[in-house]
Amino acid sequence: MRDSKVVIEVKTLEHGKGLPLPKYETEQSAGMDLYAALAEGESITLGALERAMIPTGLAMALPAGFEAQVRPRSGLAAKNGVTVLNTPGTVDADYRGEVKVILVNLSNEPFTIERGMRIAQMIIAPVTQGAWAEVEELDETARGAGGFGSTGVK
Ligand SMILES: O=c1ccn([C@H]2C[C@H](O)[C@@H](COP(=O)(O)OP(=O)(O)OP(=O)(O)O)O2)c(=O)[nH]1
Ligand SMILES: [Mg+2]
Repeated sequence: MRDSKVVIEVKTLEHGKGLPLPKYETEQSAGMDLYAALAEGESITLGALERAMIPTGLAMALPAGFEAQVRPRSGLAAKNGVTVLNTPGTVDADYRGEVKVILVNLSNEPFTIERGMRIAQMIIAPVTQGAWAEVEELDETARGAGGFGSTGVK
C-alpha cells in the first residue's frame, strides 16, 4: 500500500458546516463515505423509483490527473434497494461546484434521507486521457468484431 495520499483542497459550504469531512472508515478503505448535508430537521423521502440530488456540502479542487467517483454503499443497496443512479458518478478535477449524489430508490418501500446519513462513497482515482490517432484500417485480431456474448455464456 502506498503511504502517500493525494491532497485535495476542500471547501465546506455553509450547509455542510458541522458535519465531519468524509473519511476512510478503515485503514485500507478505498472510499470515503459522503454525508447528506440536508438542513437540520429536513428530510427527503424517496418513494419507489424516485430519485433526488442529495447535497454533500462540499466543493473541492482535485489535483489535475485525478477524478472522484461517486459510488453506492453496498449496505444501502442490499438492505434498502437504494443506489447511486449514475454510478460511478464522475467528479472532474476542474469542477468547483458542490459535489452531489444522485440517489434512487429501487425498492418498493419509501426510504428517508436525513442530515448526516452516509449515503454514498467517493473514490479518488487517476485519470488517463486518450488522444486520437486516426487510421483507415485497424489491425486484425482473433476477436475481430465479435462481442456482446460472441464467446458464449459457459
Ligand atoms: O455524481 C455526480 C456526478 C457529477 N457531479 C458533478 C461533478 C462533475 O464534474 C460535473 C459534471 O458531471 P458529468 O460530466 O457526469 O455530467 P454532465 O451531464 O456531462 O454535465 P456537464 O455537461 O456539466 O459535464 O457534475 C457530481 O457532483 N456528482
Ligand atoms: Mg460531462
